[in-house]
Amino acid sequence: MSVALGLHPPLVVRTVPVRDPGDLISLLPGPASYTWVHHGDGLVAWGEALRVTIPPGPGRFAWARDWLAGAFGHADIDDQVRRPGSGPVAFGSFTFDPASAGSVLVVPRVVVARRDGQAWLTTVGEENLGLVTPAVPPGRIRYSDGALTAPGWEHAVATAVRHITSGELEKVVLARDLIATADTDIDPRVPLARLAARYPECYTFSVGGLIGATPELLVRHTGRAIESLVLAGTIPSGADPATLFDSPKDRYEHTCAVASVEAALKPLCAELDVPAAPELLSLPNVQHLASRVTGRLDDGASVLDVVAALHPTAAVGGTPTDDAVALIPRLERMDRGGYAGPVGWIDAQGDGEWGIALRCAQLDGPRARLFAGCGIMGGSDPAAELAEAQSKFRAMQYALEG
Ligand SMILES: C=C(O[C@H]1C=CC=C(C(=O)O)[C@@H]1O)C(=O)O
Repeated sequence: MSVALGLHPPLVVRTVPVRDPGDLISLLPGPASYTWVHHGDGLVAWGEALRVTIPPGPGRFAWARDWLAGAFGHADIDDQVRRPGSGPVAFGSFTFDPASAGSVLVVPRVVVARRDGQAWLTTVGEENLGLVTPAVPPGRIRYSDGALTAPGWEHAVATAVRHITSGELEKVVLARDLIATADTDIDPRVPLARLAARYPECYTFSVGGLIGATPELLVRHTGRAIESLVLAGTIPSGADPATLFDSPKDRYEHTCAVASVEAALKPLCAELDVPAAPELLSLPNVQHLASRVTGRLDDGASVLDVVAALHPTAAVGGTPTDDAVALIPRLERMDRGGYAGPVGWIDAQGDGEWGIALRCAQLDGPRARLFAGCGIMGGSDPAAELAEAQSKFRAMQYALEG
């Protein structure tokens, strides 16, 4: 596969320690930005030293890894911090469906990062902090249906339940989209700041106009240590958590998701720890069953290799995976784009953090396409799944409306 590296002069990268920069998202000078923030720490970035559109297809993660190896391998790097996320980094977003266009990697010109009390600044090429423009809230928002109306989506859920009860598959995750329209172009910095403040335990992200706050960590890769937070099984906020832990439907839905992660990671890991039972993750809009899976890689696989092995987990695809991903577009009647795809960052050592792009929207001028989905099992009630999807939409609706 051609990687057109010779076309770019080598990147000149410099990372230096800096004093605590305060709130990371408020540093973004303009709407075109890259963000990965969790509990206030993480990386924010702007400018584009390199950008590549990743060709669709089954080999897209390997293609991206090879492209990065070329770009970072030829770089002239002065990294005075030497931590995961220092030196050159690329932000990326991959579409859910390998056949869909729209996967992208960007090496920003400026990155400001903080982790565990240490902050740093990375610049690529000439240091040019750019013009600072104030972030303006989007004002009044109107909503309209995406691919399916609410009753149309309930019908799709009922059809999925029939496929499951007839024994074709065990679980399928169905999503719907909702179109939000503002009077003016939506500046992502406003919804990002709201998401990071209200959902600190989620990963607030923005890459190429895809923004959101996902609670689901696909993988964190630090040296050989990896970690994944698997979520599946949901009740509204305020409901008694016992109803979630005692629900056979939610417990089995969660078991499917954990099993898919375990099966994907086992061949890569010398050690893998999968909790025997889930815990509760409580967010302002929903509560989830959550399992933190940890492991140690047995060779030098990069975070993108691990992402490639994991995607799509049964938290966003289903069980068995192939049957579920074949059924999803037939019932959803939409292209998911970057929703439910991997989103995150990678550095020159192959370390990085990638989430599953949930509770998110794709921005396009004054328009935002919001997505929310639910794991459908044999015992799913279409009205209850619709209510769950509405609760999940609330994160982005709050981000847009305030
Ligand atoms: C597919 C989504 O959520 C997944 C992650 C957590 C819980 C889920 C559930 O209970 O259905 C979903 O598997 C979404 O938010 O769009």
